[in-house]
Amino acid sequence: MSVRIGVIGTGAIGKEHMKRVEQRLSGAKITAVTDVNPAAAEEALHELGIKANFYPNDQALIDAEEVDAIFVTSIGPAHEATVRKAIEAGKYVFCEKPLSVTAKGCKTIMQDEMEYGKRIVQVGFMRQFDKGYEQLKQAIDSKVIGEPLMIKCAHRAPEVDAAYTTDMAITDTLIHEINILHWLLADNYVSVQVLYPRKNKHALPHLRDPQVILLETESGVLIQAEVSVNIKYGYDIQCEIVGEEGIVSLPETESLKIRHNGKQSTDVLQDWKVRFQDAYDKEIQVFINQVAKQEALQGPSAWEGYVAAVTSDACLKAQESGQREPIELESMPAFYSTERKVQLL
Ligand SMILES: NC(=O)c1ccc[n+]([C@@H]2O[C@H](COP(=O)([O-])OP(=O)(O)OC[C@H]3O[C@@H](n4cnc5c(N)ncnc54)[C@H](O)[C@@H]3O)[C@@H](O)[C@H]2O)c1
Ligand SMILES: O[C@H]1[C@H](O)[C@@H](O)[C@H](O)[C@@H](O)[C@H]1O
Repeated sequence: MSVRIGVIGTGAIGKEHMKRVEQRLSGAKITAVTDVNPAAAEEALHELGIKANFYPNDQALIDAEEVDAIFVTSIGPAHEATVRKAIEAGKYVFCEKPLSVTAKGCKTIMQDEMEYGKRIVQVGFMRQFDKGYEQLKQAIDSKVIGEPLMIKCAHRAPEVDAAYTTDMAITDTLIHEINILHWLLADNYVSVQVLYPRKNKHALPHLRDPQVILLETESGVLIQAEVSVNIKYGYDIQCEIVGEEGIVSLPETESLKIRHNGKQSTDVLQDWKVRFQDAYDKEIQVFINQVAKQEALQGPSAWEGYVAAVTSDACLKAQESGQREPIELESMPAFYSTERKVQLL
């Protein structure tokens, strides 16, 4: 069976996911789209050469007979209501991060999904499908460096648009580190502090950039995460884990090494779409495969969406207070406790 997908929100990542389903992945096709801006949907279909029906709103698309599964790729604040409608209709849903902009919203979604009785929600934490992070996970789990003690990581982008605000450094950007480090360590966060180094002159007046986020986990691992979104040289994701007996680092992205004019150089990527293309492909292919078999999903869960939301709430508080803020998670419902596989494909 070819999984028939309806896309809600046809902006930057909506279009990327439509393209990968139609041009690179197997087992699915895009049959329906909606967007609060119908022109965006029309443009996406035209640009990608896809024939799909336009629906006036999320509910109409979710209810359509020709839709087996939903992609929620609208803006963050719209996710919660749409995901709940999809669960209500019993349709599988892949939701981009954030699952909800509040921890309370994530809890409501978990409640709905547990009442439904099967995991049908997957959250777009694609780094769990990135080869480099999979290798880091295997290294940590094998204890080759002993127990992890400290992590230093960076999330850098060359520029952001004027709509990007100080809080988005957490909710839009750091959210990926929050999820992936929790997944790597399998260790809950207990506190966070946010520091602001000297401001980058390229940052607009309303934006505090860069930011340094200090997270601590239950077992005492200390994490120093840098978010820099005006750093000009490129889109660069770094992660170094210091253990008791060694260090393991996220591999650099593949690039030709050139020696020329007395210099040696490699390229730095400029764009998240390129940096994580394989990971996005994999997360969506995993989703499609499991929907086709009508299985309980195994990709990043609503629980992980909740953990990220609780943590980002505390980070936002720490941005304001300058103090170390506690992070308090509720215990994980047994429904979400099935062991995750590193390799899902
Ligand atoms: N996983 C990742 O790496 C990654 C990358 C980019 C974006 N995202 C996430 O994906 C989401 C979309 O981001 P984007 O960059 O594509 O944004 P965007 O602004 O380019 O696109 C969002 C689209 O959703 C539409 N929209 C807004 N409200 C809607 C609603 N209620 N119903 C239907 N459509 C609606 C807008 O008109 C727009 O076309 C965000 O939550 C973002 O955080 C994730
Ligand atoms: O900081 C950006 C991230 O690196 C991307 O992966 C996207 O999530 C995007 O929405 C963020 O603004």
